[in-house]
Amino acid sequence: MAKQQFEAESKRLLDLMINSIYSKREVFLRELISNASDAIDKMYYLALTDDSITFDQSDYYIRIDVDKEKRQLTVTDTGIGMTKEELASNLGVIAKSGSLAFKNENEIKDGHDIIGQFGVGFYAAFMVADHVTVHSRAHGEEQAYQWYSEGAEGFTIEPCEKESVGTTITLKIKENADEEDFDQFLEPSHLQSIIKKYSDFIRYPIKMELSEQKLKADSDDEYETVIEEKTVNSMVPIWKKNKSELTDDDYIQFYQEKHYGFDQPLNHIHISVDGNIRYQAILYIPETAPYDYYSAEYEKGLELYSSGVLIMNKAPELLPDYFSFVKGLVDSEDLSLNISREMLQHDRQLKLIEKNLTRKIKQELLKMLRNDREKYEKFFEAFGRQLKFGVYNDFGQHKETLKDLLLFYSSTEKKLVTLKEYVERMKEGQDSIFYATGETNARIERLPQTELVQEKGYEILYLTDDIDEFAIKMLVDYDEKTFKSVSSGDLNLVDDQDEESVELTDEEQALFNKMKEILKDKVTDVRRSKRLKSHPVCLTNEGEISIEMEKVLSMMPDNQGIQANKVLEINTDHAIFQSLKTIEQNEADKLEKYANILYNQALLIEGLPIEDPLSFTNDVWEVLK
Ligand SMILES: Nc1ncnc2c1ncn2[C@@H]1O[C@H](COP(=O)(O)OP(=O)(O)OP(=O)(O)O)[C@@H](O)[C@H]1O
Repeated sequence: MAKQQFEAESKRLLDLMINSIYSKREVFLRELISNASDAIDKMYYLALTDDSITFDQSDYYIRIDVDKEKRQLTVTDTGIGMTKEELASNLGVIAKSGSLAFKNENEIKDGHDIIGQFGVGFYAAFMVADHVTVHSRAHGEEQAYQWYSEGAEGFTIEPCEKESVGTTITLKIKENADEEDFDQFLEPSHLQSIIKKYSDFIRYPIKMELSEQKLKADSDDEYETVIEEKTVNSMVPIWKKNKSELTDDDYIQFYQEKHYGFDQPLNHIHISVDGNIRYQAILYIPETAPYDYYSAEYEKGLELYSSGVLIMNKAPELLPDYFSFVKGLVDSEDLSLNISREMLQHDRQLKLIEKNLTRKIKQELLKMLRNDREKYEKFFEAFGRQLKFGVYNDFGQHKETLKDLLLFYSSTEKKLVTLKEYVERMKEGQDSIFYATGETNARIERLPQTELVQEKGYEILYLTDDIDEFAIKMLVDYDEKTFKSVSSGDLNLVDDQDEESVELTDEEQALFNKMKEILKDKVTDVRRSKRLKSHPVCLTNEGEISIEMEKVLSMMPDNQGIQANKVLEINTDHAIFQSLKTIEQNEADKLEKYANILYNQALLIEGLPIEDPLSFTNDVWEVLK
């Protein structure tokens, strides 16, 4: 029997392929199973147009057999089979895909989509096998043929016996070498896990003999090893099913089977799109953030399937960063895969899908916010921070998408509220959304700066997260109402005017000037407060950087010593102010101490560190004497 030669290019290509296309050897099984599935699909298509063929689902299956002794792994299918010529051309010419040709000839449109298109998958077998034998009998033929190859050296074809139509591919698995473990491909349980991973949603049963420990008949505690033939794949992907066929429990079970998280998902979204690019998706909004969620280690992404075959475990392009908490999968028949099926050739398709998914996720979150506030708050507790980062990141590009998903604690409602709710409740003439920053709600509640705004009955949003004020500044306004910190220089409250009419005396102004001189490196101004009611002093700021932002920035590794322009405000109705005036008149040398003490107290109220604690305490003792 004469050996036929691979063409020179093919030889090189085979070498290249075997060694470099795939990043994991285990995908060889995915490729062989996909071919088997394609072969059965072809029978299905023939049956559509040929009345002499009946397509009875139960006759069509894929079988995996292992013979450890002989180091043989066999993949059998009851599909269309190959003629002698097809064996030579489909398996002899690399990059020739009989499946692609079939697809084109038959203009295949419906769900039974043929997987093969590049004409290389089969050769992945040589990543794990020393030689491969194919026995195939084509539909409508009596004679079967055997194709045999050891890889790059070429192949032989000769007639053989085969009872039924279909193909059996036998791999002689390589011996273990160096650090390469090939024995794993003779281990049924390992093969089962590979099938589950890549080929779980192949439409035809993949059967295997698996051993299991079972209780012996008539015994409570004695076990025996039983070998049974099992179908190892789930076959019908849940996402291809009709939503009306599925219950919430089905979705939860799938979430758990897929190990998307250890929690129960808060919500699921099942999408089926039949537009320019066709795809199905199941997305989940988890209940709790994974332990590494807010760290650099966390990898976002959705599983990506192409016609039911897993292509990527985590395709990051499918989710924007601000929705990186979403879990789930996308399956599309319309992806341009690269030859290894590990990457995509165009990300335009992914971009389209991402845009659509983002819209759906936002809709779902808004729906949850409207209809199940408690659930939404749970969600926001876990992932609200990410949404706020989303508002701030990318120079505020996504703020319009995200602004209605934000929640902040309200001083008047004593619960989390949306910006829309705040604006709807605003008092007549109120033109700003007030907010105050601090570590906790309780601390903010006691901040001197909030006194006046609270007293006048305005609602204040409490910002307790590092990112909050950055996000608020990025938003600038909501519904044309600007955000205003209760610590900002000009609060512009409706009835401020009355208080402004009381002028400072020249002496009082001179006192403030002196204090400003004493504190010149620390504050940009010392002035009378319009907002303090019961407290003697507080710090406010002028300009874009607030005191809270200064605190956050100072903790960053590359902080550049950015500081807020601080203003020391003094309550001129407070007894302390009277003491200051007396001191200035009678003991002018002590004014420096008093100014410093008041400044340091204002720092403490803000939760800022005192620059020189020792001299502060000395000053206090001095005054207490
Ligand atoms: N089990 C099989 N039954 C029938 N035909 C097969 C079988 N396996 C392979 N073939 C034929 O051999 C061709 C080449 O297979 P190969 O796996 O190399 O490429 P493919 O499946 O067409 O494309 P891809 O590289 O995208 O998987 C197939 O297109 C198909 O015509």
